[in-house]
Amino acid sequence: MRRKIVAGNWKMNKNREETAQLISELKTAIKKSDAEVIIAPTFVNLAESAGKLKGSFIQVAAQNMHFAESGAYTGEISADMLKSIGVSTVILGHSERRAYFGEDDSLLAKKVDAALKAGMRIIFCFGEELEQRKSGEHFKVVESQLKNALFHLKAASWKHIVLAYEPVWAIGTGETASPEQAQEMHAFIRKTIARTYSDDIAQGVTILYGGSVKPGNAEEIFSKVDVDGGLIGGASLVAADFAAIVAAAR
Ligand SMILES: O=C[C@H](O)COP(=O)(O)O
Repeated sequence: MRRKIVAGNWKMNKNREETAQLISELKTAIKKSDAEVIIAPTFVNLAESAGKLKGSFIQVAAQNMHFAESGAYTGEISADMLKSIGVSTVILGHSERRAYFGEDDSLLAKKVDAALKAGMRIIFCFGEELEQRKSGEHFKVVESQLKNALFHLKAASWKHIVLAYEPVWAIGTGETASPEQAQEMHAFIRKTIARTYSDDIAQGVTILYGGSVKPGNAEEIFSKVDVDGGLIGGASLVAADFAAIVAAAR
């Protein structure tokens, strides 16, 4: 049985004070959870957030990292730096990183390898754009994103991978994939992994849905058999909304 995960990706939101405020609200609003709960504040607030959440069941993740161990990469952050502040989960491949920072599958494969080498867990994001769905290419696109960034991995590495299917057309748009569309794609992802690896690995991997998940639609989306929780953007910035989404993940 896969345990659900609800992860809040704060993106480039909340300064230091606001971060502290939201964390304190979350601690009050989420007293218990069947699901694993993760938040991903910005880099500058990660260490302090991890400190504030010490002893809490709410965990902290990074939104990105570089593939190199160290060196002349101005403005970048390594896996070792994250681990040194107690952060051992990283989001990779978010569509905003792909679209605005030119991250492609081959760069992401390097980041995946670096994170695994450092012993980190990865929340790996992927998903098709609107035009690709309209033209019926969405399954092909998703399969190639997985193949290019992840299918070189050894079977044993998959226990460190969480997948997050995020159709780009549903991110921050208010337009959600229907629960049926999410289920259909998640089942396809599992089938693709089973074909490439094994049924065991396919059944074991946690697959989150992301894209305009809100308190009002979370329960129905999470009730689908292959949907194991969500990666939440906008609604993770409001404690009451995030708490309601966490409560919907059973
Ligand atoms: O990482 C989260 C996703 O981009 C979803 O964002 P959203 O919930 O604001 O649509």
